[in-house]
Amino acid sequence: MGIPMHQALDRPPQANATPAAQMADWPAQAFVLHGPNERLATAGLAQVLYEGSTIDLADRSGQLLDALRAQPQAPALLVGGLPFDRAKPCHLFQPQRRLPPTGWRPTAAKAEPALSWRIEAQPTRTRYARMVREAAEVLRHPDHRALRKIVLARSLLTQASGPISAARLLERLTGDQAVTGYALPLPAPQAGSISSAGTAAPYLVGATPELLLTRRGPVIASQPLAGSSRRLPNQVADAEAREHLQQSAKDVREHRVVVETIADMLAPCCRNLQVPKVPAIHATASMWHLGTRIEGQLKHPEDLATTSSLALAARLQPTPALCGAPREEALQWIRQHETVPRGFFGGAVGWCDAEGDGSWYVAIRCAHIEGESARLFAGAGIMADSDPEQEAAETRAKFNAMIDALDLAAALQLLERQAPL
Ligand SMILES: C=C(O[C@H]1C=CC=C(C(=O)O)[C@@H]1O)C(=O)O
Repeated sequence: MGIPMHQALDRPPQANATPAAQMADWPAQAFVLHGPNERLATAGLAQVLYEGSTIDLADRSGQLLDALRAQPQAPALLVGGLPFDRAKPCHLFQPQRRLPPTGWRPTAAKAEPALSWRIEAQPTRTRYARMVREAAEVLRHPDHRALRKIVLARSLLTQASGPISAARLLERLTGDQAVTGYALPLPAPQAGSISSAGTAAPYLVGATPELLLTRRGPVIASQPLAGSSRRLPNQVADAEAREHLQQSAKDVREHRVVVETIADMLAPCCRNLQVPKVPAIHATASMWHLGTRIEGQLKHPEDLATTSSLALAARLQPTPALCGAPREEALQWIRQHETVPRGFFGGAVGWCDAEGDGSWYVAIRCAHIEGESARLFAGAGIMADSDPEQEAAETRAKFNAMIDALDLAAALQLLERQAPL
């Protein structure tokens, strides 16, 4: 049940706030979704609604939506994130107020000082490629026939010479019209600590091309992506990369596993579920992806306990685009082999209102920002015939949007003269 928060969390910057964050003009506990189909911005925290696991979330979702009415002065809206690992705590809360859709944008005209960076790959690219090789061997092994796909992630830990502004980062990321920018305030690291505007509150900030689930009335949709190729500056080479992706048997199989799993999970609660047989191409500024839009109508939209956008997202999350298939076996492998906990990377970020409508996006192409550090994450779907070097290169390309938004390219160029990251 919700824990009431009596403190005024949405207060103006404190005297000891860091100058860069003050310039950013970022309201406390700002939650933002900003994309071609989604414009939502909220500030403050009226009540924490749920910090249990995703495993129990679908069963609790009806109660959580009821709890929204207990705070009538706040918008009847649940916002927040589900972590990658279903056993880890979610962070779902009712905000204090809605902001105008672009009310989160930094207003200060003052240029921020350029930051200098220390960057470390965790794990290293070589170690990541070794993990991919091991995973592909397991997927080929006759004893593991049930395991069809494992998604493996890696991270870049970056340390800046000054505070990183979540608002400015989000503003730069939303320059790409094909993605949905998001900012998720994360629970403060120490129990009971309250983050106010201007302090180094932890955030997950990113720009995702992937829709986990949206629901408006009885109509639902999901748009999984899987199968990727880097965009290239030369037009002809770029068109070839796109063509090559569409023809790639490995990528089409990797994609199909995701689409089939989502369709199987949605089918029991839907009528007229439309599942295209052939994936379309989805383009972002830095990547080509295979994508499929799945659409349907809920059989019982009035049954909020099972068919709210929150309940449906809780069942779907994480799909084989982020975890693998079957989910439990792949999750087990990831827990045993990945060296950096994913936190909310590979989870979902979104909202649900008291009527069950809402949208949940896959939390990829993001960084966990805290003070002067940012941890960037990227993953790739591993199949039995995956090439470890290609998967490492694919994850490197998936970092590019965030690298550009943080202005890391120059620092990376120096590092990559010694060895590719
Ligand atoms: C895991 C990520 O991407 C997923 C989404 C699109 C394509 C993917 C792929 O081709 O492997 C991944 O499944 C990521 O961006 O970190």
